[in-house]
Amino acid sequence: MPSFKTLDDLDDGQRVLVRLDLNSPVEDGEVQDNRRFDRHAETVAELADREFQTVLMAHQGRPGRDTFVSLEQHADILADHIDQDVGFVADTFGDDAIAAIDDVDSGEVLLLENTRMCDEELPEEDPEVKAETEFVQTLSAEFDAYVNDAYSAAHRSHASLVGFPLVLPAYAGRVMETEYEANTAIAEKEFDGNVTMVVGGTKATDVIDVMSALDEKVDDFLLGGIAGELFLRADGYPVGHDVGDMDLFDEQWEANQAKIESMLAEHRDQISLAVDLAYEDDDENRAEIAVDEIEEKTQGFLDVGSETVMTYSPIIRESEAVFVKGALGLFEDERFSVGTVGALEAIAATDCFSVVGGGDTSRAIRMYGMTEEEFSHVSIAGGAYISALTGQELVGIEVLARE
Ligand SMILES: Nc1ncnc2c1ncn2[C@@H]1O[C@H](COP(=O)(O)OP(=O)(O)O)[C@@H](O)[C@H]1O
Ligand SMILES: O=C(OP(=O)(O)O)[C@H](O)COP(=O)(O)O
Repeated sequence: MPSFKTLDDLDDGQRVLVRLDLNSPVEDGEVQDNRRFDRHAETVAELADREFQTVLMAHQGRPGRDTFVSLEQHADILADHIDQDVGFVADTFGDDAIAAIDDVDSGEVLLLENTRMCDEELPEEDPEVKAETEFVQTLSAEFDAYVNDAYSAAHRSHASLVGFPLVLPAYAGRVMETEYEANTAIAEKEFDGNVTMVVGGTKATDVIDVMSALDEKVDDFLLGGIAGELFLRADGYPVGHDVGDMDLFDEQWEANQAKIESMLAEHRDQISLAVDLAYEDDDENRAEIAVDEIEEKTQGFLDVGSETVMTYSPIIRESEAVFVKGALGLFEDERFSVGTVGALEAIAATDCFSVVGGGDTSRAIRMYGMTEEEFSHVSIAGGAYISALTGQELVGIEVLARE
């Protein structure tokens, strides 16, 4: 088990570069406040209170998606959470960023621009390669220490996550510490009864890999969201039509078709797919259709239907443990919240061991009147928490623990 240094080991009076995960939902260009701000505020407030010169890095969205925006709004939202100004510079490591970093005094906090706007951030490469990038070499010269608080991005081998620990003394932030402990303990838990996993969201590639790794631990996979539609497509249903400017299906279908087909061939009895789906009708109301009645791929589906919720709920009620990764529909729009809220309410109504993961999905709990206390653990991580469940080492944590 890796052991890393924490903020308790950090000597005072230093210039600290901190990686957070503030990746958030964006609606009509507006960044939505969510649990990640709340949780990371603890680390940032502690560093500011201890009078460090604190400079923050984070990412938002992926290039090409409409959630790929600047971090300017994130600085204001974070400032509200820590009750102190958070400066922002629209640069990752160029002259403007260096000048702004030089201006940071003890106890002040500055946020740099979206790390994914830097070309060297994203390609998944070994930490040793990332450590040599101009991005890491230039920025690290400005700091005495690096803190990684981004547990929920620790499964990505990106420069801001794995490069800096090789060139600066590295420490885990408070979120990294608590999420790591909780998720590792959960991964080691054994259950006597049925284990169910609710699988949805938009990152189908992440969840499909995890489903194959967990096929022995999980008895029932209940599918919805984009992953669910890809499985329905493999079953011959004409679904998977993008709505608006979302581009979620074709690339993920190509990347996963073979895996999905073999999962269906080998584990059919463990996989439940939606029997009906919801869409927006001509009057902008929610309408539902049985999957058997869908004739052509001309309609985008934004939620599982009510019949599906009635099929999934008893399976949840009879489970000893339920893990949620990803929403069953576009729950941010109340019309398409039926699947996600139905599954979460079924979990909350039982005394099963339950974990809800994902920055977006964990937001649905409060949005629809539930409380986090109704679940055993609510993680702000999605992909990282399910990677931890499969016993995989997260690269961002492995480098943090290196001597
Ligand atoms: N059918 C769908 N169409 C569009 N978006 C969907 C659909 N189903 C789920 N979603 C979206 O998936 C998001 C969660 O996706 P993801 O990033 O995979 O999960 P998380 O952040 O919880 O790990 C939610 O914000 C929800 O709106
Ligand atoms: O939101 C995140 O992941 P999650 O949706 O799996 O919780 C992380 O910020 C990682 O983002 P990425 O999946 O675009 O690399």
